[in-house]
Amino acid sequence: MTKEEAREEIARLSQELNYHNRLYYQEHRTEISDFDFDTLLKKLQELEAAFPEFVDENSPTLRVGGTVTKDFESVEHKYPMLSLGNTYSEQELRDFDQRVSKALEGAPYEYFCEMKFDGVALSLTYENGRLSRAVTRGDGTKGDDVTNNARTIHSIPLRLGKDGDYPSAFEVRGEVFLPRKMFDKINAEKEDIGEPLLANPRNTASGTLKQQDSAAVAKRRLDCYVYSLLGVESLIQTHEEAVHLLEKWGFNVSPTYGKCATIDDVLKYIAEWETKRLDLPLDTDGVVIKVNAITQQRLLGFTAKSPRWAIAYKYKTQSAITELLDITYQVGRTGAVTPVAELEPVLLAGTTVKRASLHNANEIARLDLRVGDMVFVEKGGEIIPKVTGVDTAQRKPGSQAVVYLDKCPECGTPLVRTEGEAVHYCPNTDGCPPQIQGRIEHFIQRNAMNIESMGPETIAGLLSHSLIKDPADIYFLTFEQLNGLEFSSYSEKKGDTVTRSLREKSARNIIDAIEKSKEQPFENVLFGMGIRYVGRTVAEKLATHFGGIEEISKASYEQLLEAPEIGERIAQSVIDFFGSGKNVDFINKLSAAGLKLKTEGGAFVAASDKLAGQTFVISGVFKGFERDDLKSIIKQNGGKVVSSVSAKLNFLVAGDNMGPAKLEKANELGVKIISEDDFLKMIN
Ligand SMILES: NC(=O)c1ccc[n+]([C@@H]2O[C@H](COP(=O)([O-])OP(=O)(O)OC[C@H]3O[C@@H](n4cnc5c(N)ncnc54)[C@H](O)[C@@H]3O)[C@@H](O)[C@H]2O)c1
Ligand SMILES: [Zn+2]
Repeated sequence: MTKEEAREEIARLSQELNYHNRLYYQEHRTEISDFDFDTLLKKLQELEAAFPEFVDENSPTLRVGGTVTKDFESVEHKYPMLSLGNTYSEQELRDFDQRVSKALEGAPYEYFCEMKFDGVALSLTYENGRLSRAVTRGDGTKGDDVTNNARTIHSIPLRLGKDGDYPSAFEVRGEVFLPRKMFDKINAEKEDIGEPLLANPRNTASGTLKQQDSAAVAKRRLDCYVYSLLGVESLIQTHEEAVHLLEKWGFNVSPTYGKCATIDDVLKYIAEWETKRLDLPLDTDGVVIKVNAITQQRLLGFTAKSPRWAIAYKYKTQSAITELLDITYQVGRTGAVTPVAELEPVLLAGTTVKRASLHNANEIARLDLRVGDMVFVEKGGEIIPKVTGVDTAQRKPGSQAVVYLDKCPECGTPLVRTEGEAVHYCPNTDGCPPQIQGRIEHFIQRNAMNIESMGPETIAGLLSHSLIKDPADIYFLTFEQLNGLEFSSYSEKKGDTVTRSLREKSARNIIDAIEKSKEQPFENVLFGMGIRYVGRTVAEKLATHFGGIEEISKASYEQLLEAPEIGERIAQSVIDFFGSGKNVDFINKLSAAGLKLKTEGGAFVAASDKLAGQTFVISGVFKGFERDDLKSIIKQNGGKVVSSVSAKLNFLVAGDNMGPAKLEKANELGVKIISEDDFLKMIN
């Protein structure tokens, strides 16, 4: 490589890495895998080592990737928050051990290993046993003050035991993460209402921690594992002792750590956790190996970007390369079209992969996929494998870019794509078979009418015999119609679809389950109707607030917005739903079938008029109530809840960690600020 080529390549790599850093740290999303990112970074490092004259002081090899934002107060770190050197290979780990050994000049040393938690780093300062500040890593020197958000994380102690033996000031560092269970729950709800899914728990955690509204942060139920203690030099000699002190003081430490006498022991720890880590409640992407003795850590010191006494060993995501045979398209309940990669079957992480999701047209364009390409397939924490790239070196001559489908593969209707949305839709809601089938499956699911004894094949059978047209028709089925019903299903054994018929016992079970489902409460029925954006939680809120289908269908846009958690998009969707004559017929059928279309408590009425004519803004987190409960109480007593502080506002009910902007504005305008207790006095 000539000097000029090296200079250009260094500039190009730096630019590319900076682009991905910006996406990762500011926009909380990724376009390439961590492995690809790390490979690019390594390439740049090697080039810079060979051509040191072209190293820029702002090179991504020398700087911690993040930045501070304008959205929070920026705070200088007392001790810089650095990155970690990383490797994917055993040899490089042994090289690291050699460097440590050499620098310590033959003195004995040991390692302390921890899992590398895949979340966001957070620094917590404690003063006199109280959490005084929580700051993100930012650019390593300065970070964002996110104390209010950190306070909503239950496992971060706000106050330590009264007579602890802790010093008056110290700093704790840890990783904020979204437990996988919570992540799956959020996505299940998004899927229910046809919203785009979140990509992964890490990006969700980092996006959540940077939200302005700490009540919204509280809802996400972030968690935190701590792994570092600073400013307590006199109390500890090893990192291990620091970890035990943190446990003793009541911090949340993951019990996955281990002390290792030699690098071979480290490799054993790494091998042991490669599969065990999959059972942990959060995503981990490797192991952090730290020299245990603090004096030796000091001897080893730091580079501009990371400590020399620690290294991260990262597990490779399982990936495989295979041929893209075709792209097919699936139509979901909401009409959303999802492209699917049909692959030459390939073994990946112990299972045979034949298909992978491609998300939408933008994703296909971004990957520049062509049928016949050799593609990389990866399986991360997610169950569904992903296509992550194309091996362009193996591209066949004359291959053509994919032309995205323009007609529904199921019903032939031209697809539509709303401005600004990535997904194509089939607008033929009432005539498109997978949409009808999807709506019925949604209607009978456990969280709705709970008639799960009726499987997808039976539904398809009923549809093909024209015995039902929409979910309400289920209630007019007879035993005779079901008994012996012919339907086709896929047989693993035969490798083909076979025609079967429904047995008497199954038919009886289905009829019984249909009858029993009439007992399901109103919120289940409402959720089952499949109104766009009305997921399980929203259905509950609407049901409690309005009391019945009658009230919801008559509610104006403004009245809908008054219900807790109902935003403009949901309100409009509800209005659209009830504005359609077909949906009115559908509801009449449900009513004729005897389903519950009212809550047990009946419609909502004000319990008193003690707050009549008064307006309230509520902000922060409350001891005695969820915010929605508080809103309901205000309304039940004749008051009105509004969202922004203005001069006309009567009261601001202030909880813990309320937004400073609201408080300032209320003070400026002379609005009366009351506590939770003051509020209770007003209604009691
Ligand atoms: N895919 C992309 O586009 C993209 C872009 C930028 C960065 N990245 C990824 O992020 C990495 C760089 O991020 P980084 O600079 O934050 O380094 P890093 O994430 O590799 O390592 C440092 C971080 O590890 C975390 N950590 C987790 N468990 C720990 C433990 N037990 N002890 C100490 N620290 C622990 C801390 O938050 C610390 O800040 C890259 O290697 C890359 O994989 C990916
Ligand atoms: Zn269609």
